[in-house]
Amino acid sequence: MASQEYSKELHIALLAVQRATLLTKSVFHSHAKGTLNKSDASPVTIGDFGAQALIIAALQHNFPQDEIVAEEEAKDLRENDQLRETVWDLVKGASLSDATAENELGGSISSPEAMLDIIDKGNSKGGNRGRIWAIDPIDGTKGFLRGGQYAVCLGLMVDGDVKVGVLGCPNLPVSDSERLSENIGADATDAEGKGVLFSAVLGQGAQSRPLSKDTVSSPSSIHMKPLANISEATFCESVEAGHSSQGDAAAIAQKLGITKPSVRMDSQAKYGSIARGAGDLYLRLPARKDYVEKIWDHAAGDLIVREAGGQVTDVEGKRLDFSLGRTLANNKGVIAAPKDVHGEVIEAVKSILNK
Ligand SMILES: Nc1ncnc2c1ncn2[C@@H]1O[C@H](COP(=O)(O)O)[C@@H](O)[C@H]1OP(=O)(O)O
Ligand SMILES: [Mg+2]
Ligand SMILES: [Mg+2]
Ligand SMILES: [Mg+2]
Repeated sequence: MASQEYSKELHIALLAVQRATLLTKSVFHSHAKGTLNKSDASPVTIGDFGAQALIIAALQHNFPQDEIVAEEEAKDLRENDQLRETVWDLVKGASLSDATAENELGGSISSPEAMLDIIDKGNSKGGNRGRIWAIDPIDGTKGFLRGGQYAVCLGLMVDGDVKVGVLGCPNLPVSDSERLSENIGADATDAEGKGVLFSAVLGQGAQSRPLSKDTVSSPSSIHMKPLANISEATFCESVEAGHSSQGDAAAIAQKLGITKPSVRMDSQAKYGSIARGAGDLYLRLPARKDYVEKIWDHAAGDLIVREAGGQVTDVEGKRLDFSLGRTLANNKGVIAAPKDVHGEVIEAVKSILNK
């Protein structure tokens, strides 16, 4: 049998995300996270820089022609010798325990200077032509710092359309059958039995597998949970009130007859959770009129939910458009739901937001 389309891209993406996620876990457990505030006042840590370096190095080794859009840049590391050395110590020590897998990723980065150049290779403008990877090395950095959920995110777009998506979620349960509890966002740990990789290839379905330390584990297919009645839904939203309007979410839930409290969780772990049927809806309602969402915050999650039987749009019901550059310039907010109830959710969203 001929290998399936994008099978090499998926394999490398899974390995690369796995290796980077292991690096972030070591920072998650350390007291010194090397946190800086960026110009938009959002935090970045040594874990973000290190994970971005490892993922880009793996992509460059395997797909040297491809472009890369990644969240972070090396400027702060070029200006701060101590911070650079700390990140370099993390990166040079990061490897998968399986030698073949490590080889497939191209092995270690050669020097601190090479590491900085690799981090800055994520500066593509994006767009609607050719192969472009989108990387969020730590999505939900605030959750990461709080000891909550976060995700290592990688997507491949071809001509502006997402074809492959991988999310590494070290603090989510391995089992797809565990329903969400209210405190999953706030009380997350990556103790034994935690850590999952979600993935999807366009037209080939969505999968989960345990996060491993060597090569990739075998997958299970994941699906959104059938909902007999929308009023029984569990919905997920951000922990951060500044990222998503929680008042609007409550009003929409009430309109839909939903009585269960929302589950608040940081990062694209929300997309992975509803894709595996651990929750049902994801509501991200614009909290600030001027905020424009970034493609790396949604590319992998959007595909994983759609391949698991869901529909993902903005608050007006438009598909997310990844072809416009580094941002989702043409979309406001995100509404993800099982296909057959998505229309009903959008009607409720419009009726509340247009008030
Ligand atoms: N003002 C904002 N509105 C919406 N999202 C934001 C804002 N500032 C940062 N983000 C990004 O939102 C995502 C996390 O949101 P949430 O956990 O609420 O879903 C992250 O990607 C975060 O970036 P980062 O990758 O730096 O953590
Ligand atoms: Mg950030
Ligand atoms: Mg992010
Ligand atoms: Mg990030």
